[in-house]
Amino acid sequence: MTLLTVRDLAVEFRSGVRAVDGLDLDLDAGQVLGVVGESGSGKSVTSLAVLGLLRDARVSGEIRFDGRELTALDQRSLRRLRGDRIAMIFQDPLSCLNPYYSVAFQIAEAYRAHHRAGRKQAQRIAVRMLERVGIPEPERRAKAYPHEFSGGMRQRVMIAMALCLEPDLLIADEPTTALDVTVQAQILQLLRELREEAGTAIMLITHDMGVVAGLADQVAVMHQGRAVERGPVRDVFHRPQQAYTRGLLACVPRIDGPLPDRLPTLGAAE
Ligand SMILES: Nc1ncnc2c1ncn2[C@@H]1O[C@H](COP(=O)(O)OP(=O)(O)OP(=O)(O)O)[C@@H](O)[C@H]1O
Repeated sequence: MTLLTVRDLAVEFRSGVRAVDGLDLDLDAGQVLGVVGESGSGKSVTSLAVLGLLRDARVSGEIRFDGRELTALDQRSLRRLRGDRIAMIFQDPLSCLNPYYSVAFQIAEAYRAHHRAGRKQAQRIAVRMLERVGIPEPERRAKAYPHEFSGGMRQRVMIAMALCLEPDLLIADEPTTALDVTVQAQILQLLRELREEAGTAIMLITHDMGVVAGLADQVAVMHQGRAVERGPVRDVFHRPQQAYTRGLLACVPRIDGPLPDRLPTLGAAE
């Protein structure tokens, strides 16, 4: 079942920059769509457009989520949707967490926003969630503030909040970019579990082809604001149809291949 359909999406900022230009995307319920592309290709702007979080921009085209046209919704309905059915995690979790409240309090409030629960019960669940996402000594750590956590631990807190919501869609924008490789692998495993346990579909924005290969079912390759190639990860990675995709893949050094003298220069899409 299709959960998210994007058709002919265009985003133009007041400055005149056309960051997204005729983008089509599809994401089925419970699936993971990797959105890849070089810096500035419009990945983050796309995610903000889906979330209805763009300011100073003209958005046109269709963004259909579970049969509802999001571009037609008012801010209040969008906010409700973001809380209830669409969650998001970003590269820098610190910007999403409130510095004045303990991490457990913030998880508990996320839980209470979607379930009938008293403060104490939600607090207990928050501690369980911290344990679930692999925070050591969760009882003690629950009282800590976001700045007392490492980057990887903060990202786990964001995932714990997403687990509380059991959203239909999680938009994850470079969720592992700032983390070292072992922590990256743990966060990817948690995303896998979120998808398996809650049936959450994930739109995974990254420039890391390895992350896409490890987690995504489908991939969309973005270039200059549109998807130049889309399809199952296996097909796109093994038999890329576009020279641009081939160039992007050729930039990934392979552990089993010879080291290139120099990385290829990415040209224009066909
Ligand atoms: N608020 C804004 N006002 C004007 N232009 C913007 C704004 N936000 C983004 N842009 C421009 O839109 C284009 C796409 O940006 P976007 O952040 O989506 O790229 P990206 O693919 O996510 O890149 P990266 O991987 O570096 O995050 C860029 O040219 C960027 O400068």
